[in-house]
Amino acid sequence: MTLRLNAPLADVAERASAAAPAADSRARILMCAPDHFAVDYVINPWMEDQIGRTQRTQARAQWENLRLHLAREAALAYVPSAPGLPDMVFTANAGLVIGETVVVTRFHAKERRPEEDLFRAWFERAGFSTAAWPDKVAFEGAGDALFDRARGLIWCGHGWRSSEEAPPLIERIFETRAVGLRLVDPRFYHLDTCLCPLPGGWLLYYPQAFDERSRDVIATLVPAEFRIELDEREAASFACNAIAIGDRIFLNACPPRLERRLREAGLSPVVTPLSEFVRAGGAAKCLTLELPPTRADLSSLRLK
Ligand SMILES: NC(=O)NCCC[C@H](N)C(=O)O
Repeated sequence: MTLRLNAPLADVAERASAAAPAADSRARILMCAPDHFAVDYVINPWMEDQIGRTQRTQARAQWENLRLHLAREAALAYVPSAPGLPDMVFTANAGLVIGETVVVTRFHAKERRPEEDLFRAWFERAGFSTAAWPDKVAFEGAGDALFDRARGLIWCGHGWRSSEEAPPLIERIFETRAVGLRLVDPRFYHLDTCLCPLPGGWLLYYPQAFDERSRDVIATLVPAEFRIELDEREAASFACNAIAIGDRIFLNACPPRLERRLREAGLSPVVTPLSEFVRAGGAAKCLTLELPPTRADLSSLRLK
C-alpha cells in the first residue's frame, strides 16, 4: 500500500487499520466531513439567529481536531457529504446500528429528509442489513437512542424529534430492552444532548431535560452513586454530548465539577472545542456514529 506524501498522522493510522485483520477490535466510528456544513435553516433553538454565521475554516479545523483525536482511539469511516445538506455532518442522526443491523433514520425535520437515502446507501454498501421501519414514525437514530452496555439496554428519547412509538419498535428489532424517556426542554431536543451512558455503569445526564416520570425511571434503573447530574449551565455547554472510548471521554467542554466526577469514575476527559457546530445544535457525539467493532470491510469505505 502506498501512502500519500504529507498524509496526516490520522490518515496513516487509518490506513494501517485498513490493512489490519478482521480481528481489529477497536471502536469504529462513522463521520462526515463538514464540506457543506452551515446553518441554513432553523430546526432547533440553537440555530436561531445563526443563519449564515458559521465560519467554514474554523468549522473544518474543529472537526479535524476531533477527527485526529478519535483516530488515535478508533478506526474511522466516512460517508461523503452532499451539497445542500448542511446537517449531514451530524452522523449520529444517520441511524441506529447494533450488531449487523441498522435502523436508518426517519427524520422528523423535513429539511433533513434528503439525508436518509444517502445514509441508507452507505449502510447498504457497508453490508449492514436495514430493518424495516414505518414511514410515519419519526426516529432520529443515535441522536435519540443510546446503547448502555453496562445495563444491556437502549435509552430512547422522544418528544421533539423521535416519536413515542419508536422505543417499542427499537426493542423488537434489536431484541433489547428499550427505555423511553420524554424530553421536555426544546434546547435538549435529542437524547444525546442531555444523557450519556458511560463505561463502568455511570450515567451522565441533565435531569431537567426530562419529565418527572422519566427522571423516576432513570433513578430506578441507575443507583444514585452512578448518576452524574449536570446543572443547566453545564448541560448547555454540550458536556453530555460526549463520546467515551476506553477510559477517554471526548467532549466540547468539561466544567470543573464534571471533570472531578469523571476522573473519580476513572475517565480522562479530552476537550475538543466545537463552537461552530454548537451554532447548529450539535457537538462531539452528534458528529459521530458508533459502528460495531469487528467489520474490517468498513475501513475501505473512505471519503477520499
Ligand atoms: N443531537 C444530534 O444528535 N445531532 C445534532 C443535529 C443538529 C441539527 N442541526 C438538527 O437540528 O437536526
